[in-house]
Amino acid sequence: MSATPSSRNRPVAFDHASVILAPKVLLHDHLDGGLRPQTVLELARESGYDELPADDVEGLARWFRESADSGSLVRYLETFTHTVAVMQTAPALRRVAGECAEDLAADGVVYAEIRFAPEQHLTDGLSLDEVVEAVLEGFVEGAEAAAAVGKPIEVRCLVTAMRHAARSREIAELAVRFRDRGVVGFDIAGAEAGHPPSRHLDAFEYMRANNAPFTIHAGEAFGLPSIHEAISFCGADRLGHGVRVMDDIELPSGTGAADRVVTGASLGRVANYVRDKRIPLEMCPSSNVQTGAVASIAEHPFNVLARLRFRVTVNTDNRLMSDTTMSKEFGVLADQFGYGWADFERFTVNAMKSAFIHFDERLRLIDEVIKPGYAVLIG
Ligand SMILES: O=c1[nH]cnc2c1ncn2[C@@H]1O[C@H](CO)[C@@H](O)[C@H]1O
Ligand SMILES: [Zn+2]
Repeated sequence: MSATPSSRNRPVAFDHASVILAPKVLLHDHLDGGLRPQTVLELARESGYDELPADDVEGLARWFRESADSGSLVRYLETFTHTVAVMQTAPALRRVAGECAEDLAADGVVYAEIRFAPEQHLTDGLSLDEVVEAVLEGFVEGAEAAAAVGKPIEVRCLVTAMRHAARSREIAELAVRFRDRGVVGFDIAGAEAGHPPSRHLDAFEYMRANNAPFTIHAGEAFGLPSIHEAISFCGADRLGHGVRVMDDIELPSGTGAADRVVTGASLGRVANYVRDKRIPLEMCPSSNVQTGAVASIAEHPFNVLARLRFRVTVNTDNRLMSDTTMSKEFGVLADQFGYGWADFERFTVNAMKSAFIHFDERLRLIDEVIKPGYAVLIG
């Protein structure tokens, strides 16, 4: 039976058992933050990397989760040394990318943009182009395997430049060079404090001159000035995390992080600009707690921003470090803020509208995959 407008407006409770069936869209997920622990062990063995902190699957999974739980972005990022170390050959990159696509598809992700920093994968002699080619091949193989078991997924790539390094212009050129082969955008990541996005202006200018979109990790470990630079000086199309946009919003006393209605909020210029321009916020609840960007899920600004009608999206960031999936992130938000399927449909449509593929492709996924998928759940 199709939903009438009134029944559709009624919140339909979230159901942990069905969440895998819900079509999900993932805009912020790091390739080198999403390896299977087993794969890390096998690739380390194959390549002779002997510095892993554990030699069994469970111990290694625990190590990543616990080490990432540091409350500091800088220490969180140290854990990537081990994943990057085992991703230095074309077969290793292809395998990791293939498994990434398969794992996301199995979790009900229908569209994903996966990012990684090609400049970190050159130590065994690959060129930037070879690195990207291997990853794109892996995505194609993984998506084919997923489709063969009835779990179709579209996977695209974002190439990231490390903000402490000086290769961003080169990486932006790489993004544009591969734009018709699966790379749909550019990003900068890494330690935020002390590395303002405006240091990479020439890379962003190059992207804009080529009509090519980009996102910037901003407002995670550093506050409002980082967000202001990212959107106003650099022209970011989306914000990675962006949680600290809350620093520019005043709420009436007594407003709680889980309130269903938020009234009387006063927005500063940056917050207004982000909302007016519908700049998407790629929020990653579990990761944000681990890096100390927010104190707890209960205090995460996701809900307040959603109620204030910012364009919020739900993301995983690093599935290995956070021991998470899109389904788990949905579950965490549902438990904390009482969301139902109609809310998750809205967040998913938000994400699909914000993807870096072309408008007609976004629309097709919204109309043919996302809406029909949620209609089944909403009933
Ligand atoms: O949440 C984050 N904030 C900033 N940088 C990150 C985050 N997660 C991962 N990376 C960084 O991005 C690189 C490329 O994927 C990773 O190696 C890691 O250093
Ligand atoms: Zn990230």
